[in-house]
Amino acid sequence: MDTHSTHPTAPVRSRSSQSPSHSASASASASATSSIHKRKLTSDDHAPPFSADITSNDDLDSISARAGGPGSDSDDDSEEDAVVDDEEDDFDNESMRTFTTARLDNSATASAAVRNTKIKPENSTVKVESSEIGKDGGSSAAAPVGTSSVPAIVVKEDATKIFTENMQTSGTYCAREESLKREEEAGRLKFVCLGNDGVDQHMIWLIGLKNVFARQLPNMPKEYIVRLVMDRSHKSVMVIRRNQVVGGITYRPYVSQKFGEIAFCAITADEQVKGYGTRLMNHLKQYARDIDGLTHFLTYADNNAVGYFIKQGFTKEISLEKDRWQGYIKDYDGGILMECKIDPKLPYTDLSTMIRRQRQAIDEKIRQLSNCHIVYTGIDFQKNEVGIPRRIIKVEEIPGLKEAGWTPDQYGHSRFRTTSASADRASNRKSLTAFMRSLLKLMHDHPDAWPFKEPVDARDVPDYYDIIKDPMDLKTMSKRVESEQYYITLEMFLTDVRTMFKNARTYNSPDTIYYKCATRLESFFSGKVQAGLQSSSKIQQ
Ligand SMILES: CC(=O)SCCNC(=O)CCNC(=O)[C@H](O)C(C)(C)COP(=O)(O)OP(=O)(O)OC[C@H]1O[C@@H](n2cnc3c(N)ncnc32)[C@H](O)[C@@H]1OP(=O)(O)O
Repeated sequence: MDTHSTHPTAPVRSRSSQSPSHSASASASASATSSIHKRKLTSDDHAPPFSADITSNDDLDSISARAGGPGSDSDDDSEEDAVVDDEEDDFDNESMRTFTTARLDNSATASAAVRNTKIKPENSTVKVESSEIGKDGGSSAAAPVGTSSVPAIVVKEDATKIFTENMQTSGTYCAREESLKREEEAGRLKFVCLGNDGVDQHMIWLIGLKNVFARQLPNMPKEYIVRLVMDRSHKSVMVIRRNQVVGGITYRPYVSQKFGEIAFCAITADEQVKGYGTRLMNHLKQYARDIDGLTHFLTYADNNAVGYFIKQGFTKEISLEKDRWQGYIKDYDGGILMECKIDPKLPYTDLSTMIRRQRQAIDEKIRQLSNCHIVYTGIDFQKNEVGIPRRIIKVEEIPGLKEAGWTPDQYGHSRFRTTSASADRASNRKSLTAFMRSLLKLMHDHPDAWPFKEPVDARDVPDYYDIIKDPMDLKTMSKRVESEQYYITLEMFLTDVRTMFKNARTYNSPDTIYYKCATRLESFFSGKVQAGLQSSSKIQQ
């Protein structure tokens, strides 16, 4: 039947159609708040009755208990033991009544003793249980995901040893995945995949997940969320931390069609963008491939979550043949149909190891082909008080330069060059020095030069060097010019001049004499530089 009729007003991702043939077993034939199709408990099939309104957005703590309510404390076959109808997989409100505080305790044993309810240990391994699920619902599994019984490509740890130690550190993706994997291994985090199997702890988690969905998907009718999360054709992969549900994905495996439909996906607000969503999706893919035998996922992604799905390998192009999925999945208004192929081999829950090893292999290959990984000792580049190197180093003496393929004829990066190819470096340097010397003299003789002739004395201006971190003055520049070693390009000299004027305008306000001198002298200097460059046929900038 068309279950859309129960939620005609859902504004976004509302269900607008569903295949009657494939939904019949899965869908509740009435809303979660209705009460039909009850049956008596059998010894193996005890769905806990609840007293809470599970369609509300309350936390688990607020789920009220109806201690002593009908059926709550006995496992007799009375009519009050309302549970789920096996044949129709119906889920109804009655089946969720009298969820006692005993169940909310973590006291599984006590709860089991009181209710004779089937309790599974939290850390049970992945185990496909006998199907309680509809014909396409796959197996009813209540399973921590990624445990040993899930087949996966296991990469031997020894393999890392073939690689050298100087490896690139992980990218963000790997770092997040690895950190969450460590949390899992330490038992602080777990990923489980389960459905409505009547196990107390599982029901608590499913309700926790329902609450996350209800908050994170506000446009989705709460009744609809409840119905699908609790529907026995659906499964949910959840992240659990300190026994609290951090988030999860509810999906329906269409086993015969080998694809799954993701109905809901959300992470609780304060844990988003920390990698949980990615790890969750990786667990889901591994589980769906290895346990359900699926090859694809389809989902109607909310517009604002499309980016997340793209990062998880989903595309808007649907390659899955239409006859495999059309009529099976639900249409949602305001969502974009997206598909993800599940790789048959990828170790989804250990992608970070795979990526790290691929990186190492590439790094290893680069080392074989180049020597760029060799780190040479640094050069002694001590300078005196005006910044002139104490020891002149020839370019060709720089360690590693020749080894990297440098040759002396590549020494042509200076912006101060002679036009004549035959002019040697010494004469070029001489011309440059003469030009800079003449510019300095012109500035020095200018009436506005007086504030710039000497370095600023910190005794006169105590806070000057707190504000000006790169001081400059005409005397320092003169020493640099006369060393004939410092300014190897005209640009270096011009940079120092610009710094000197910029400092004056940074420290002093525009109405001060210093600021005005800087502006006038700079204007004068610029004119002289232009004139000098134009008159010199040998000098190019
Ligand atoms: C079928 C549906 O249910 S559609 C509705 C999807 N759910 C929602 O929109 C509910 C609100 N959002 C959420 O619950 C979460 O943000 C989720 C489930 C979408 C993502 O879970 P997170 O734990 O935040 O994802 P995770 O931290 O692994 O992020 C993975 C990457 O996706 C990006 N990302 C996460 N959410 C979004 C988003 N809404 N849009 C675009 N990019 C996103 C992250 O920035 C990150 O990128 P990076 O790897 O480049 O750093």
